Amino acid sequence: MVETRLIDGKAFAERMRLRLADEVAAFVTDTGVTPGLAVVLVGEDPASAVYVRNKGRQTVEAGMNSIEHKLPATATQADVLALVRQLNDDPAVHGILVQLPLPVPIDAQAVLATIDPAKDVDGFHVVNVGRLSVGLDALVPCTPLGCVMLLKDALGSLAGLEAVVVGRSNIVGKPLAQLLLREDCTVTIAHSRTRDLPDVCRRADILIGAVGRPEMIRGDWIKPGATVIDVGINRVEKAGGGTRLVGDVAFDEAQGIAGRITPVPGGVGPMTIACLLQNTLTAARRQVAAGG
Ligand SMILES: Nc1nc(=O)c2c([nH]1)NC[C@@H]1CN(c3ccc(C(=O)N[C@@H](CCC(=O)O)C(=O)O)cc3)C=[N+]21
Repeated sequence: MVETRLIDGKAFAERMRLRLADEVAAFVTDTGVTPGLAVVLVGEDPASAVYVRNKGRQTVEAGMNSIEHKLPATATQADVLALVRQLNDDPAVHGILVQLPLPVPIDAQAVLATIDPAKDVDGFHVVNVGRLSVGLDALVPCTPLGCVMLLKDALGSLAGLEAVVVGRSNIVGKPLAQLLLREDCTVTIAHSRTRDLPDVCRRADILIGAVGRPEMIRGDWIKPGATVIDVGINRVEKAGGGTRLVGDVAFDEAQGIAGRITPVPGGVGPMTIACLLQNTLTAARRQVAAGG
């Protein structure tokens, strides 16, 4: 039986946002430029609307401008592309985030490919994906960046550790594997077709749940003492009515086995937004330095 310690992403993200607010204030004083983040939301998905509101509030609290564009669910691909091009050309906009998933008829890859890579604060454009994978300066996807920050804060050097990432999405799994590789971890990406998934997970010093399946990763898949980062945010029915949020890891089962674990909520989610704000400041710095 090990004592399982909580990794408090919410508190870490709060400290990060305070520090960013100081950096933004200094940047505004130095350059006369206020960083601006544009968020594009297509359609009415209520969960997406909540995230967009939180992002907007925290952007303003950090001293940056928040520009929100809401398009109806009936918007066409041409409408979305036209808006992205307008934001690319707007010097007051330093970061552009198009909330995913997009309504089905819209080709998300075509939208992402239209975002100016210098303003791509999600790090989803193939130019940023490629730059990350070859080790050049890139805008790095926010959720993976937040995970690695929490890991380094908890563990110090990650060099030589076995990391197993469960999930191979372009948004989390793949970029997180790249970042862990950059930290000299031995990285395995596991997914729905992985054989003996519980055994693969049991190798992990660092186990990441990023599949979006509620409590799929069980307590006995965790090596005693391992550090567990739970990226999943799944809304499930509560016994007796209502809903609650759970991660991809069976949190209660992990107690007494994991060395450390992130809770849901209050773990990775708040770090995603803090990293988005950091990327927006980074993008603004680079654009101002490039004279644009
Ligand atoms: N282009 C794009 N970039 C994104 O980064 C992106 C996206 N699309 N689409 C939707 C997902 C989801 N997402 C979250 C961010 C923060 C929390 C967050 O702060 N969660 C809190 C509160 C959760 C709650 O109470 O609802 C927590 O986990 O503690 C959650 C989810 C960013 N996303």
